[in-house]
Amino acid sequence: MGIRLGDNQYGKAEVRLVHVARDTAVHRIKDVSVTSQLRGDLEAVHTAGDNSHCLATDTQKNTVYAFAKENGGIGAIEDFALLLARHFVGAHDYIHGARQEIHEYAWERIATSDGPHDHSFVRSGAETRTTVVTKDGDREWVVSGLEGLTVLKSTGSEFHGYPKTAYTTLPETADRILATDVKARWRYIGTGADWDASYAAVKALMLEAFATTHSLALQQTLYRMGTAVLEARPEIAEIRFSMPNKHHFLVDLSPFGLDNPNEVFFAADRPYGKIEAAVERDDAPPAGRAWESVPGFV
Ligand SMILES: O=c1[nH]c(=O)c2[nH]c(=O)[nH]c2[nH]1
Repeated sequence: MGIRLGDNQYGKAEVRLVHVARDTAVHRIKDVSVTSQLRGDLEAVHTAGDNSHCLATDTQKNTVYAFAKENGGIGAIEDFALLLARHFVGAHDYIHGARQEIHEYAWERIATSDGPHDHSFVRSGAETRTTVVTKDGDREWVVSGLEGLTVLKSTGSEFHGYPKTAYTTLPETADRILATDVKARWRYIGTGADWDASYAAVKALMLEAFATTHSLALQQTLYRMGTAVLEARPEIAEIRFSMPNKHHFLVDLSPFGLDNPNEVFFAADRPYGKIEAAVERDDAPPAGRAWESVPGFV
């Protein structure tokens, strides 16, 4: 019987890094979590404990911090991830590929009675911005995204016409609450997009489509959101979503002699519907290794 080493990668996960740009009295902060992983000529470390090619995960972590200084900050997370990936693959001939994942947490300046404060911030309850840069030799892919973008519409959502089986109890509705936490990842064509502008546009397009689609199913809303992004953003090849259907059940107030015309709901946290789909441009370049190690998406 032969046994061999399969695919492998290793690195430091969730390197927490806050960068303060303090070149003026009005500070700017960037708060990220970086997961660095490397691939390459790493057979011997697994089979024989030979560490001669094993760029320590501690070294990878230190590189993240040092690059934040040497680079004068982080910039767009896509650029920082590309910088790290190119460094690791370019500087070590035994490292052939890299996967750099970054999550960014948003902060806003605290609004004081004297205006926005110079160096005090409040974590904005908004979504987390993400990127995964994969480098395999000379080939590079960027998959960016967001998660935790919680949205709700209090009407403009129906659900009916589904199969009725022996186990169906769900009443049809022409007016329900539609709520979800949008989790999305989109694959870029190339590595030269205006990342910040693209991110802002994608988020705005998704929110606009969620708000303005009269929904007959969360699946339909999801598809509209994806279509809106691909129609407006030529730099994006495809977008994938994983969205919970956060059910809001009408409370029966009749025991109290009260009617309830869609005013009082029980917000259930589980179970929830789990709606996932990819929306793709049919002439998109092949995905290659872009989606490897991006779990949680179909
Ligand atoms: O938008 C919905 N899609 C479904 O697939 C589904 N299933 C269900 O019970 N409620 C809903 N709502």
